[in-house]
Amino acid sequence: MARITLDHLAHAYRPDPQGPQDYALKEINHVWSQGGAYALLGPSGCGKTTLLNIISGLVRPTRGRILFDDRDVTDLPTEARNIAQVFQFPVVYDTMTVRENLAFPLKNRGVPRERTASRVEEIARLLDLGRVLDRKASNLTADMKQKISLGRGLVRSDVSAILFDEPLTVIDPHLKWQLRSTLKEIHRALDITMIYVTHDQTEALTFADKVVVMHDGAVVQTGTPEELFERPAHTFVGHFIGSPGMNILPCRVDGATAYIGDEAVALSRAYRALPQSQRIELGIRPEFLRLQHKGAGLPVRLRRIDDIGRARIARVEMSGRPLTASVPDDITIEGDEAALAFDPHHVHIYADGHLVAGEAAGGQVR
Ligand SMILES: Nc1ncnc2c1ncn2[C@@H]1O[C@H](COP(=O)(O)OP(=O)(O)OP(=O)(O)O)[C@@H](O)[C@H]1O
Repeated sequence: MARITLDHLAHAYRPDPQGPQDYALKEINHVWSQGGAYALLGPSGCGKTTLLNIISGLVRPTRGRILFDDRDVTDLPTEARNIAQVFQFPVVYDTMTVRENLAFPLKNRGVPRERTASRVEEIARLLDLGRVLDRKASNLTADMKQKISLGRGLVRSDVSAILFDEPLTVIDPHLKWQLRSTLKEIHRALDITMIYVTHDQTEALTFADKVVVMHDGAVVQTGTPEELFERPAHTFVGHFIGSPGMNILPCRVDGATAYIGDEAVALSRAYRALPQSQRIELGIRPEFLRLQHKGAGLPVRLRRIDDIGRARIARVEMSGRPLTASVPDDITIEGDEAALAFDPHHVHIYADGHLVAGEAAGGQVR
């Protein structure tokens, strides 16, 4: 078990990188605490696998160091790093029984037979594999095989960390839901640092205590699921997380008022001296933007209302720009003329994509 430190880490696949655009992974400084449940979340091509491969030792970083506790492991091969990995597709020995598959990583390291047996039972119980322990792996479904792979990753108690690379890809959607919660429980029971790579926000937000969001080779925010929802540090996080994502609108800001065209939106914080040269935008999640009758807010054209189960979401248009807003239970709109009410405490201001802190009413910077 270990704390993992990424110290000025960067990686370029090209031999002679000139600028940031040549780096698949731009400089990262980050500490993964011992025993933490982390998700590494981002769209395809943002650098997740590159970072995972650097942690596991499959890729040597162009710059920077990686430390397990205080030990510099940058030049150590995978075998010497004491890491367990679970990949997208099952890695099981078909000719062995499930019990033998689970025991394999322990047998390989000379763990005494009795300890191996009890650990295999424990992991099988956590993953609900008890019924099939003595069956040959070859006869099992892809779901079951991936559960065995998860079990093989989890069975060693001495690992520095367990890395999961999109481990639920082959899993049936219903079981996926179940396994996400199971993995969370397993993390609590085993107290091992776990890093879970995914492009799926639901997987990341269910599994992790802390989510590291990557975009275009850089970490754009690290935070709890609540922090990512309440206070996205970057417009990318606002848009990528949430369903639907955050509304982002170009605006002009004067003190504690934002102007979208000629329409004023009150803000809970004041913003002074925003750089003229930067792109200034207002961000608000649909949950904090309420559909109202015409005249009770910023004028919009109502296109349609979708019922998404837990809420009703209005699709509206403001000056030709599509937005989403929540529909209060007690409101019915006739025709297509409507308005939007902004919750000032959940309106954020961004300069070139980055959150600007602003000043609270008393002059205190938040
Ligand atoms: N071996 C390689 N050689 C050259 N470029 C690579 C190599 N591996 C990845 N890249 C590039 O590095 C960037 C990051 O890729 P990476 O696989 O780390 O992203 P990812 O977020 O894991 O995406 P995915 O989910 O699709 O695997 C991409 O532009 C990719 O094309």
